[in-house]
Order: sequence, then structure tokens, then C-alpha cells
Amino acid sequence: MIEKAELQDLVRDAAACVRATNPMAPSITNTVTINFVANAQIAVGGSAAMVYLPDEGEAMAAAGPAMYINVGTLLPIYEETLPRTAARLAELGKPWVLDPVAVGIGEMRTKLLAGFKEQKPTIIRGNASEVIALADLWGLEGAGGESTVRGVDSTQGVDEARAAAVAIARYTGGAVAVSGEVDLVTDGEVVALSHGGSQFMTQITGSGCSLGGVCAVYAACAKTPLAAALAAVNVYNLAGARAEAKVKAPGSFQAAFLDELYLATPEDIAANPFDLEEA
Ligand SMILES: Nc1ncnc2c1ncn2[C@@H]1O[C@H](COP(=O)(O)OP(=O)(O)O)[C@@H](O)[C@H]1O
Ligand SMILES: Cc1ncsc1CCOP(=O)(O)O
Ligand SMILES: [Mg+2]
Repeated sequence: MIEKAELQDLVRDAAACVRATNPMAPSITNTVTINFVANAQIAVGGSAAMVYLPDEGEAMAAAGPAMYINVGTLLPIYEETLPRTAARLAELGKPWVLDPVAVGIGEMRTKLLAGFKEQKPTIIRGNASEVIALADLWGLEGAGGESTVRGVDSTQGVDEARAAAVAIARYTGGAVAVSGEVDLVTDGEVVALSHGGSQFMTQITGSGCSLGGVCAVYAACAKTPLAAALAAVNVYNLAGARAEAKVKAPGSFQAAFLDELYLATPEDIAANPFDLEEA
């Protein structure tokens, strides 16, 4: 099992590399939170580029060192864009992040998310209900649990999604990040539980979506999917807690949160409290 100090070094190095190299992590993401995703990616030191069209998805898969796909608001063109982009990413061996927002709604969403089983996303980032539902959709053994997903919000706790997250990570060989009051990140061998964040993160839209975009930025630099996902989760927990201490309500929280993402140093990000356990 990886030592905590070694994992902290990997997290710090990934965050420092992002600050030094400004990697572009292009996204195909939902229309609700697209602006917040781009701003969060930029605040941590990355660069953003959002596309919708099939040939542009393929072009971005080739152009960026990592990519982000979020199925929040599907449009008819995505039936073509998403499989073509994922196939190109797999062909090029590029890391990519999937946010299976609202898995379970509608035929196209179900078909697209079922199809991603074959391409094995490097990092899957979702709330507890989404992670449980994705493991169920993929028919993974040992996942346990039944999802009670309600639209884009979780109705379940992170603990309930632990078996599903571990089963998905063992299947993909990548990492899974489950968000909630305490965030869980796993590569199927270890489970990291990251602390911090803020109640206000549940009172603005896009904290989960933008966390996925930031995972993709770190995936461009990190030595392992686990280190990339933990760097993103840690910076979110750190920035959320720091921002909450400065504001009284959600609107100003969003601005303060972006500021704190920008201000967090690689050392701060590595030092955010987390527990490390065997999966
Ligand atoms: N109760 C909470 N307390 C502190 N932070 C939270 C809480 N719920 C969610 N977060 C944080 O908000 C971010 C988005 O998580 P979440 O709301 O679960 O995602 P989604 O928006 O996809 O449902 C994560 O960084 C998570 O740590
Ligand atoms: C409200 C909404 N509806 C479709 S996508 C979306 C954004 C969800 O964002 P997040 O999961 O980060 O809260
Ligand atoms: Mg979400």
C-alpha cells in the first residue's frame, strides 16, 4: 500500500507541475455550469477549451494532455460527439475524466454511459448516488447498493458508495472520486478520505462539475490517476473551507471560492487533511 507521505509528494508535484506548465484540459460539459468549470480550471493553473461538435471533440482529444466529459445536459449531437471523442482518447492513450451526471435519466444518457464501460475513463468523479448507479449500469461485481439518484443531486452518503467506487476503480485501473461532506478517492487498492469543504458548495450549482474539470487539469500532470483525483479533491476541500470563513451567503461564496482555488499553493494542497486506508 502506498505510504501517505509518498501520496502527498505526488499530489504536491502534480499541483506544482500544473502551476508551472498551464496544461489545457478541454471539456465537453453541460450548459448549466460550463463557465464555472472553465474558471475553476483556470484558477488552479490550467487552461480551458469547451467544444460540442464531433470533429472538434476528436481534435481536442489530440490537442490536450487530458480531457473532461460531463453528461449533464445532453444535446442530440452528443450521441456522435461523445463516443468519437472517447474513442480517440483511448486510441491516443490520453487520461480523461467522466462525470456521469444524473445517470439513469433518459435513453441517450444511459446508452452513452453504458458505452463508456469499454473505454475505461481514467478518473470517474460523481456524487454517491451517481457512482452507485454507474457501477450498477456497468454490472460490476461487488459493487453492492442500490442507487436512489434524484436528478443531479445525491440522496446517499459517501460511505454507501465505497464498494461501488472500489469496484469501478478495480475495473478501469484508474481512480474514482466520490464527493460529499467527506470525499472518498480510490484506485481500488487504497481509499483516501479528504476533509474540508463547505455547506455552501451544495448551495451553488457546479461545484461537482467543476471538480471534474479540475481533476482533468491535474490528470494532465500527475504521475497516477489517484494523485490527480486527490489533488483536485484536496484543493476543493481547502478552498471551500477557506472561502466559507470569509462570506455569509452562496453568491459571494462562489467568488471567494475561485479566489481560494487561485491562492492555494502545492504545499497547501498536499497538506489538506486526509485519511488513508486499505480499500
Ligand atoms: N456537506 C458538505 N460539506 C462540505 N463540502 C461538501 C458537502 N457536500 C458537498 N461538498 C463538496 O462539494 C463539492 C461537490 O460535491 P457534490 O455536491 O457532492 O457534487 P455534485 O454537485 O456533483 O452533487 C465537493 O468538493 C464536495 O467535497
Ligand atoms: C443543475 C444541472 N442540471 C443539469 S446539469 C446541472 C449542473 C449540475 O452541477 P453539479 O452536479 O456540479 O451541482
Ligand atoms: Mg454533479
